[in-house]
This record gives sequence, structure tokens and C-alpha cells, in this order.
Amino acid sequence: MANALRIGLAGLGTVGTGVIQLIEENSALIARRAGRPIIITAVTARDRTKDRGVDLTPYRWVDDMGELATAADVDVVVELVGGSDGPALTLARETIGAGRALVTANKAMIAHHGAELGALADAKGAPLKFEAAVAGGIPVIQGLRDGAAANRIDRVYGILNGTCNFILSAMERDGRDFTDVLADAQAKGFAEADPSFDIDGVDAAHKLSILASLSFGAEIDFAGVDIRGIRKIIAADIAQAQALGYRIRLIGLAEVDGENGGASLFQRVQPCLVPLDHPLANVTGATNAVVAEGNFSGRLLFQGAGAGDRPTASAVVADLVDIARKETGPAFSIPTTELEKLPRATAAHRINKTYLRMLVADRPGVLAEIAAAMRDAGLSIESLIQREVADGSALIAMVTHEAREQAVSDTLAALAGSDSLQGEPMVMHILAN
Ligand SMILES: NC(=O)C1=CN([C@@H]2O[C@H](COP(=O)(O)OP(=O)(O)OC[C@H]3O[C@@H](n4cnc5c(N)ncnc54)[C@H](O)[C@@H]3O)[C@@H](O)[C@H]2O)C=CC1
Ligand SMILES: N[C@@H](CC=O)C(=O)O
Ligand code: NA
Repeated sequence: MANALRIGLAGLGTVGTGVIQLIEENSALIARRAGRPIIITAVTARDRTKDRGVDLTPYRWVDDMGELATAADVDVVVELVGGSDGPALTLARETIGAGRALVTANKAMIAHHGAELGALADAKGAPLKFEAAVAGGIPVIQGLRDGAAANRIDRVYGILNGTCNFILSAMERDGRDFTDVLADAQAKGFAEADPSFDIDGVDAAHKLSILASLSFGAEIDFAGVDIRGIRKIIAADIAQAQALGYRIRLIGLAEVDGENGGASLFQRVQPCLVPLDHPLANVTGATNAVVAEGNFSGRLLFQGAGAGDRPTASAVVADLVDIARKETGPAFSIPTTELEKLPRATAAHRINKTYLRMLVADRPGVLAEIAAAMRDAGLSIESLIQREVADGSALIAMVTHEAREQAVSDTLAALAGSDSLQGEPMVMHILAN
């Protein structure tokens, strides 16, 4: 058998220890499929003495992470440290700069620096692979970059954050409290080091910007993602959504918009109401799902575990198998320097059905005031639930007919400052089938 592919592993947390376990447990199978053994030679993390439940004695411990970039006993660096900048980025630059392959699960780094790293990797002929960075164990990067390579894709969307999906589905199943479920997701290793990245939609936006680039051949534009997280969802939203025939999911959606004649890029992460008969409504727990619409393939649905040690390790090692087989090519779907810079699309013309939830003063005339604001903006109601929630307060939850986003903004602007409203209205779009 050919020479082993030798791995320098940076980061020994949830994903890093999963990679060690996978390479140990499936070594014979991996060697057969890769055409040569894949072995770990050197490892590094913050704390050498920590008990991680894996035996590190077969591997050379490296104190200075940067050493892996040029170490003589390393062919591929696997970066599982995290963080868009800092030591992960330095390691990535030095590794690729040295003409060496880099595998990473770091979506934050790819979303922010993918253009620079991809261009460097392409120029150096050094593989840069990041299957684990989007939707954990689901082979969606490979699916879009290779499997759907012959298609024009104009729309990609899905459930891209395991932590949020775990929280939303536990809240809907058990009526549990948000913070209580977040602690569970953290204990299972799903959440980011800073869980606000999950809850506030930033992690999903990192992934969406990478998916959009792969799907549309566009430059990554993370700063262009309109991001809303799940913090403002209350138990009543989940209950009302269910009563109206929906489930709430955090959805990332990217689309090539032709509204202004030329192509522009629309990217948004937001909680949406998903109709019960939509495939994404039944995606529960830390599962992710990505839908891509190819002009010849039709609708593709990728679904599987989006987070956690074993599924994420599966994606990391799949990248290593590709490198061992020398099946590489450019970092993105086309050479990085040829990715098109698409202008950002505006949203006012977009048409949605919309869920609006308002906490209001429970007194005569309030519903009429809301209805008048909606009428003036050209927004009509498809269904509505009103119930008293506390002395003097009522909750109104409604789904509108399809309307331009501008009509919803106009309605809310007309109601802003009204003393009938108690707190900010919650706005969520209905995901179209
Ligand atoms: N946990 C998950 O389910 C998934 C995580 N990812 C990504 O994988 C990467 C790793 O995530 P986890 O394993 O969950 O993180 P983690 O926090 O469990 O592990 C991070 C590891 O990096 C080491 N590290 C951090 N800063 C360091 C520094 N300055 N010097 C040396 N070592 C340092 C830590 O000691 C630890 O061993 C992140 O980029 C994350 O976004 C991607 C997909 C799924
Ligand atoms: N924190 C992320 C981990 C995987 O990317 C998530 O919850 O999806
Ligand atoms: Na993946």
C-alpha cells in the first residue's frame, strides 16, 4: 500500500476527539477506501493534561500550533480550533502558504476569509477542504460542488444550525424553556464556544454564505446576510404556529434575484413558519437539511446530523480520504479568483405570507386599529387567533395573505408608538413550499 497520509491535528475538543476516534476505529476501512492509511502523527490543543477520553500517547504533542504548518511528519493540517481569526487563521495561512493541504470545520473562518484562503490554496495547488463547516456530517459541500456541478442553481435554503433546531424542537415537544434547552445542547457539544453565534443566527449565516458561494459561483458575502435569530420566540409563538398548521424553524435562504434586470444576491437567516407538509417541518433535534434547486437535477434534499462529534468527524475524514485519493480541484466550485461579485438584493419587493404576533392592550378598538393599518398598507389577513394572556393584555397571532415585504414594514411603521401595542411585534415569514 502507498505511503500513509500523515495528519497534524489542531484542536482536541468535540470534533477533534471525534476525528481521533473515527480514524482509530475505522482505520482499515479508511485505508482501503483511501488507497493508503490515514494516520495522525502530531496533535495540539490548549491543555495537554486534560482527560478527553482518548489516548494521545501515540501522537507527538506540539505546544506551538504554528509548527504543524511546516512539520516534517505532517502532510495535512486539520484545523478544529475555531474562531474566524486568531490562531486558526494564522495556522490556515501558514499551512496553505507552505503548499500544504488544510482541512477545517471552521465556517466562521471560511465565511470571513474563504476568498483569501481559497485563492491562496488554488495558487499553491494545495487542497483546502471544509465539508464539516456546513451542516456537519451531511456531504452537502461535495453534493453541491461535485454532485450538482452540471446544474445552474438559483436557490438554496435549509436548516443550518443544529443547536437552534434542537432548541426549537425541544420547546415544541416538551414546552420547555429556552435557556434550559440551550444548556442541553451545549452539554451535547452542538453549540459554538460562544452560543450567541448559534442563537442569534450568526453560525447559520456563516454556513449560508458558503452555500451561496458554492451554489451560485459567487464571492462569499457574509456581511450581506440579513440575520435574525431565535431569541425573541416565545412559547406562545410555538403554540400559535402549531394551531395555525406550522412549525417554527430557523431557515437560511439564499437566492439569485433578478428583480432589477441583473442578478443580485439575496441572503437571509430568520425563524420561519414551515407548513407541516413541507419536508423541513419534520426535521427535529440537531438534524440539518439543505434544499437546492438545480435546473436539471430538480429539487435536491440533503438531510442528516448537523452537529456533534461523530457526524462532524465523518465529514472531516471524508475530506482526508479525498486528499489521500488526490481528488481535489479548486477550493470552491470554480477557481476562487473567478467567483462573481454579485450586488446585494433588496427585500422590499419580495412576496411572502407573514406571521405577525402582537401583545396588545385588551380593550375595544385595538383590533380595528391594527386592521386599519393593514388595510392602508394593502395587507390582508388569512387567519387570526386572539386570546387573553393576562389581565388587560391579549395576544394576537395572525398569518397574512401573500404581500410585498414593504406592506408589512408599512403596517408596523403605522403602528409604531401606538399605546395599544405592548412590546415589539414578532414577524416571521411562512416558508413557501
Ligand atoms: N461541535 C460541533 O458540532 C461542530 C463544530 N464545528 C466547528 O469545529 C471547530 C471545533 O469545534 P468544537 O470541537 O466544537 O470546539 P471545542 O471548543 O470543543 O474544541 C476546540 C479545541 O481547540 C483548542 N483550542 C482553542 N483555542 C486554542 C488555542 N488558542 N491554542 C490551542 N488550542 C486551542 C481547545 O483546547 C479545544 O481542544 C469550530 O470551528 C466549530 O465551529 C463544525 C461543525 C460541528
Ligand atoms: N454550533 C453548530 C455546530 C455545527 O456546525 C450547530 O449547532 O449547528
Ligand atoms: Na457537511
